[in-house]
Amino acid sequence: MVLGELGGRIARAIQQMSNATIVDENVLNECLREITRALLQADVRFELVRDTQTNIKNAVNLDRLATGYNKRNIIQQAIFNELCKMLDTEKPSFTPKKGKTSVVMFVGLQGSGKTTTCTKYAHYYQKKGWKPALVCSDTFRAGAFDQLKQNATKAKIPFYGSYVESDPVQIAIEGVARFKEENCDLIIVDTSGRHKQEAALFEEMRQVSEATNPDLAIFVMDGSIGQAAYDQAQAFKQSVAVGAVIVTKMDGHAKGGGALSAVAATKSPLIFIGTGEHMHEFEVFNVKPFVKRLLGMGDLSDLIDRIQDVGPMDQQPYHTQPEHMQKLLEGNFTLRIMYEQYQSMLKMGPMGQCRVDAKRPGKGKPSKCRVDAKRPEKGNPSKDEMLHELDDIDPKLTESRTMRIARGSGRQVAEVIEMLDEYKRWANSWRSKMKGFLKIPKKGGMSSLSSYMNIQNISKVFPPQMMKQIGGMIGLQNLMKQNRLQ
Ligand SMILES: Nc1nc2c(ncn2[C@@H]2O[C@H](COP(=O)(O)OP(=O)(O)OP(=O)(O)O)[C@@H](O)[C@H]2O)c(=O)[nH]1
Repeated sequence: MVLGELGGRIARAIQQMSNATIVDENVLNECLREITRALLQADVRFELVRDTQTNIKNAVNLDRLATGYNKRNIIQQAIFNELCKMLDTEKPSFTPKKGKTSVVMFVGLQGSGKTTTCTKYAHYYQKKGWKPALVCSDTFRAGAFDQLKQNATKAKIPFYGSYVESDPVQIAIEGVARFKEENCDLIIVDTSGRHKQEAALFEEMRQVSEATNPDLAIFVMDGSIGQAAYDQAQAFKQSVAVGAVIVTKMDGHAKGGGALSAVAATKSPLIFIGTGEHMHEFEVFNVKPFVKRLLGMGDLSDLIDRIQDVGPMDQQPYHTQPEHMQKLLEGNFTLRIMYEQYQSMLKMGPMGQCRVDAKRPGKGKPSKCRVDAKRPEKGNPSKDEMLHELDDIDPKLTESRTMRIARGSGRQVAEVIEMLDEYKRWANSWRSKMKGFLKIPKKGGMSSLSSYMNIQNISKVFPPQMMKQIGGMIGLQNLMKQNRLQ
């Protein structure tokens, strides 16, 4: 059973319980039975399911609830808490520190996605301004080094490996030493895949671990292996000090239960999930937002968290902060958001510059590309000069203020005026796109068809990457509901 299906079944069970006229022991038991069935079919270990069921019953205790208590909410909350508890080890994983060398070793079954995930992990930190490096100590699988080399080259990440050395321990030692010398702050060691019966390979993995003394060993598991994950995870845990788990292939027919079981077996936190074969298909895992999404309860804080994963904290786009995101969704476009769009355009390189320029309102011609992309450096006053106006929904500059900004930023007055005209075009275009999408629902709410069309249209306005972070159409719908915009 895929994860979405598991979430859907649990959500339906909760809904049915909520629809009952009176919530009594029978209704609660039926709800719990359905949740149990869904979890077992998703391949969650029986013991885990049994404990969950008992804990929910203990937490609710209908007999002791005085009248006046909202039993539905209490049950819902108890179910939510228990699902979170399943995935939450309450033990934070080791977090590497930027600028200080950390060694992270990846272990896991054959084909679980270690090599792919190593590069995704390196790329994730590289985007945040780290200096990661990859070491291929997988001498077992022919082609493993070539695969890592290819991925690393594509992501412009330094790598180390050997076609001639057959001792993985030796390669790991040399690679780690080399990258320590080069002051890399995140050295990632990929190891060969192994199965719990392969004692020799387990011994080899232990030796690599002993020789490199990693700060963190990450167990990578394929989300589709279901219950088998429990035994495998335990076998790995017994040989090396697994400190975190990454579950891959959550995009496919992943049995959600595997993820839950692996977390329970290693008692190590799940830190990322792989959601596809490509580099960017990799998400930070946070328990509460994940369970909320699973149950169709996405919220704005989840969205913000997920967008914030994209870049370094100190370079976080302002518009991803709750109040600004809210403004954006309501059709208000500020100067600060425009400023950030330009900044990210510059960071994206020529491709991105052209892409964003093509979206500029009223300026579709590609020939304008170069000039416009350079605008923040050449034409626009610096951000600091305009602090007061940056977050105004409709900034109006007096003549003297315009002159002061021009003087302070070393620009021509005409450039400041041109920038404001540019801003107005952006703002008008955004407003007209969002207008009509966000109609206040009439009494009784919108029809489901018009509501669907609305979400469809809004989804077109958001860049695909942002839509993905929101959790697609369903995520957007939940977000709008949560913020009473639908
Ligand atoms: N759909 C999907 N495929 C993935 C994901 N992660 C990895 N893969 C694919 O899974 C396959 C195996 O991935 P590898 O990275 O080679 O696995 P490995 O664990 O290094 O393999 P061994 O070295 O043989 O143990 C490849 O085809 C990857 O593209 C994911 O999150 N989603």
